[in-house]
Amino acid sequence: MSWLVPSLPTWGRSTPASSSTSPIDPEDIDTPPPFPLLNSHQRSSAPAPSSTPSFSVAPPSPPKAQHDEEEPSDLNIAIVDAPLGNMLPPVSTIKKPNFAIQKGGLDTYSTGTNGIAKKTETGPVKKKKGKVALTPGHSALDWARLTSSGEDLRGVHGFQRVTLAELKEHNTPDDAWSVFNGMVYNITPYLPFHPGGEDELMRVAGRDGTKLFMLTHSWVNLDFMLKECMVGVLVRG
Ligand code: HEM
Repeated sequence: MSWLVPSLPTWGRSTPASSSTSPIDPEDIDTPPPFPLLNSHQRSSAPAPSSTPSFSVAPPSPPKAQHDEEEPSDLNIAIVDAPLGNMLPPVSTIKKPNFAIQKGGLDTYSTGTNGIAKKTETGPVKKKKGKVALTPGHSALDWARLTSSGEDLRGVHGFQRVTLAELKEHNTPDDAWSVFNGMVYNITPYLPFHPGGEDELMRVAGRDGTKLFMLTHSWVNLDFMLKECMVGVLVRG
């Protein structure tokens, strides 16, 4: 098959003969770095070069047009007749993720007198409130068991139409209602089960907690977790 490359062209890049200290011309910012780098493992492990080092890579696949006349093949493999020891592994183009941990704090910006935002200071990292230790018998599994037990967790009979004024009255741990996505829930039974703690959950007692909930953990399936605690719907009035 003629499109297979019969032999591999070898091209070399030699470091300038005059480069006794650095091969990079400081005057030319486009001068690429020497390859392999002067202190690379490749250089140190290779036998002492008798002449200018040369590097070979597989040439690009031939243009598509040529393939049309040739024998079709499922495999897009070019057999290269080149000494294996001279082949370099392909250079990865995948960008490495940056897992750097932010140290110091959050940058803050202010608007200068010219109206342009400028970085002014590095403040302390805001400590994220985390999970709390739940008392025994209040795990997520225990909550799942309780909600499927048939026990009344609503505290009301029937589906209620709740006004804002009425909602505000239910703001104590023993009688806490909150609104999420327009629906009113009795959150009292869930308080000791909440992984973020009772205090955090009580912040939304007697009011609409949708925003705080979404800002904290939008991935939590509230509809499912609290379906047995649903009191009704929030109405104007
Ligand atoms: C009734 C509505 C809520 C339900 C059903 C609920 C449920 C949950 C669940 C399941 C977790 C564990 C999340 C995880 O492990 O990924 C959690 C964690 C947490 N929740 Fe809630 N939550 C509610 C409302 C709130 C509210 C209003 C706040 C107020 C800020 C809050 C604050 C937190 C915090 C701080 C955590 C710990 C986050 C962490 O570090 O993992 N939650 N909540």
